[in-house]
Amino acid sequence: MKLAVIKGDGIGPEVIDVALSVLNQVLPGVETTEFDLGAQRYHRTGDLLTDEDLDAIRRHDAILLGAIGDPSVTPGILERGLLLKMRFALDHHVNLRPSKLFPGVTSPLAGNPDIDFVVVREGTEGPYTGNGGAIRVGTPHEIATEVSVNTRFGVERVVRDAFARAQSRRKHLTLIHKTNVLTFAGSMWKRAVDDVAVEFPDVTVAYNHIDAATIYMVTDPGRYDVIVTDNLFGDIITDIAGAVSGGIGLAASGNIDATGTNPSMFEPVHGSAPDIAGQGKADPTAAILSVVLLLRHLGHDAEADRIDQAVSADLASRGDTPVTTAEIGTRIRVALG
Ligand SMILES: NC(=O)c1ccc[n+]([C@@H]2O[C@H](COP(=O)([O-])OP(=O)(O)OC[C@H]3O[C@@H](n4cnc5c(N)ncnc54)[C@H](O)[C@@H]3O)[C@@H](O)[C@H]2O)c1
Ligand SMILES: CC(C)[C@H](C(=O)O)[C@@H](O)C(=O)O
Ligand SMILES: [Mg+2]
Repeated sequence: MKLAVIKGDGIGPEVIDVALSVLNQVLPGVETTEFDLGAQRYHRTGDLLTDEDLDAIRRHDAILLGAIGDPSVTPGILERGLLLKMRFALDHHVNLRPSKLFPGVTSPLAGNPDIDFVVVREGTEGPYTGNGGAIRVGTPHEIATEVSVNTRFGVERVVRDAFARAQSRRKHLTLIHKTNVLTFAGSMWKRAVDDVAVEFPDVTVAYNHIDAATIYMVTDPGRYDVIVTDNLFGDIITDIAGAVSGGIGLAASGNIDATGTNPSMFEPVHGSAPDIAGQGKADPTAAILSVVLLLRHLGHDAEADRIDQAVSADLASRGDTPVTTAEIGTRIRVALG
């Protein structure tokens, strides 16, 4: 396996180093290429993600990324110019974000409910495309637009992917949108779901407005099996999903080109966490579970299962004592045997 590694900013390198040590234990001999991308390179050279970087990254089977974003850089420069550029250039249209409450992990929700769902977040469209602008900037008459782009092709392919995932799980799909206000995009999403539903007659379908979904996510997350939603709603709902499933430090994701043309990219849902960077206290579990998604994506199910079990064992026995990034890595490597 040829793996492109982008450790990135803040806690990115801390959690990726641990994740790589775990990967190396279950699958020795993975060929890794480290790409120096992020705030440090930007300050040094002015480069974010060059064509040469992208060409080189394309020559790998998958990408493992830590986090991108740093307080020393104007918000958006690294996120748009590097992270989103990569997701778009590599056509990462399925942004897969599973949530599971592991045994022994305490949810902040009353009664520690069963949580086991997957969010299929559209990854290359919506309000993320950079379609917009601003005029009269800095004046009292400033106008800024940020247009949400939704194509039938782009929506239908993630809806179909979500239905297929639901069919192999508990056969229930929920569309989350805002069809009562965003009527143009909402109507298209709803029709795409209705049309594709015909191909999956055994999958039941529900619909929640995004605002109500934030209620159900904290009052009744057990209702969800597979959620399909647009790029921005998916970003927001998956941070809540992480929080209710034991914390953002456990939430993994895959940015997948389901056509297999480009390497898919696996990364924690969380960001660079500047508030705890350099202190050795970031939880590397999200990065490790991102390796699990990566291994499954490439067909290494046995190795993925082994890591999953070791993570489960660690989480079940952690207790309330704070553990460091390094200690969690050691505990998981010991559990792997
Ligand atoms: N995919 C990505 O690379 C990604 C994702 C989200 C945010 N960002 C960027 O990261 C920077 C910081 O963003 P933010 O502060 O809004 O979100 P964040 O996810 O970095 O942090 C939010 C909170 O969660 C905590 N946290 C995050 N990861 C943790 C971990 N592994 N263990 C323990 N606690 C953890 C942080 O300490 C913080 O209190 C910004 O520049 C943002 O754009 C990048
Ligand atoms: C950093 C940002 C561009 C990114 C997103 O909004 O997709 C992040 O919040 C995430 O969830 O991966
Ligand atoms: Mg996010």
